[in-house]
Amino acid sequence: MVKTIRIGTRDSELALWQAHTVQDKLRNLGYTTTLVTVKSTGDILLDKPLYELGITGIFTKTLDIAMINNEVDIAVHSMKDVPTALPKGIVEAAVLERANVQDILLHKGLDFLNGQGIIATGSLRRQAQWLHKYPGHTVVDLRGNVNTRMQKLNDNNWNGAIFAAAGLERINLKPKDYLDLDWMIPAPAQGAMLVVAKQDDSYCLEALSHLNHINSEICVHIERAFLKELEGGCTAPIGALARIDKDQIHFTGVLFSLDGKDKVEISKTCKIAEKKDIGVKCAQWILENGGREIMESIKKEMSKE
Ligand SMILES: NCc1[nH]cc(CCC(=O)O)c1CC(=O)O
Repeated sequence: MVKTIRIGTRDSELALWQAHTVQDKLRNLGYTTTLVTVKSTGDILLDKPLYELGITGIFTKTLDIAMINNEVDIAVHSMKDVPTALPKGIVEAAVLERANVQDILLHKGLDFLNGQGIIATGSLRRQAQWLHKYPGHTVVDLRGNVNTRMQKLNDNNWNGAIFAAAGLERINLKPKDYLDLDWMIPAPAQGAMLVVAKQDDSYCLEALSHLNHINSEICVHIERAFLKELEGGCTAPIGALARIDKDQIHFTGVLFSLDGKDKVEISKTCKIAEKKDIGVKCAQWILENGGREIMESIKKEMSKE
């Protein structure tokens, strides 16, 4: 049976770009598709509370609900925004070939680097890594979609703000002048797009299987296994990056304290064939080597707020 695949997306410029990319790829394979932009959450239409359905992510919640309510067939996400546990009945259908994984700094001149600086980011991971490298600087909170954050950087007296290179490249907003933060470990799955579908939707699962990029999938799964093993339901400054080079996987994982002072890092290389549990094992090593204390103090700190 031929059907029209309804692709769910959020309405930010980045989300639309990502959804159009998936749409083009499916079209090229001969599938019929339509884009459904989902704006605000329709929680009230659900017959069960969100936690019972396993819905947790703030960025993915709206689309999860649209899928459960059968308004869309598949949904396109930035994979780093997707919680490690998906809602009941929703599964990973494809990981697209990963783009630039790095973080970059947009700035108004770099003289501040060796003095006092004010850097904007809403990410605990970026905050901790920045303060670890530049303990004399101040980090201020910055939220909103990519376009909003760029506008706020222009409107304030901050020295710079940190962005995922992939997000800016996708919507052609990467300026000529930026600082590559090649020392900053990216978020697990940064730069990767994930398409999810319903577990029992064999038509969509088959269609999307053609979009999966196996080496990207291997890497993000290792990074997310590391994240899942470490965080245990609590957000923390965690970076993870797996890269494949010929038949080898190089993995680096790191956990910081919120103020960036404490850091536990691990790097491991293994053959792709021996990759089993490398993310989980590295996370366990981190916990046994000072990470457990860091996670405890983060939990304490967060429960105060
Ligand atoms: N949290 C927001 C978000 N989610 C995905 C991206 C960009 C694309 C990506 O990192 O995969 C961004 C923007 C950013 O982090 O600057």
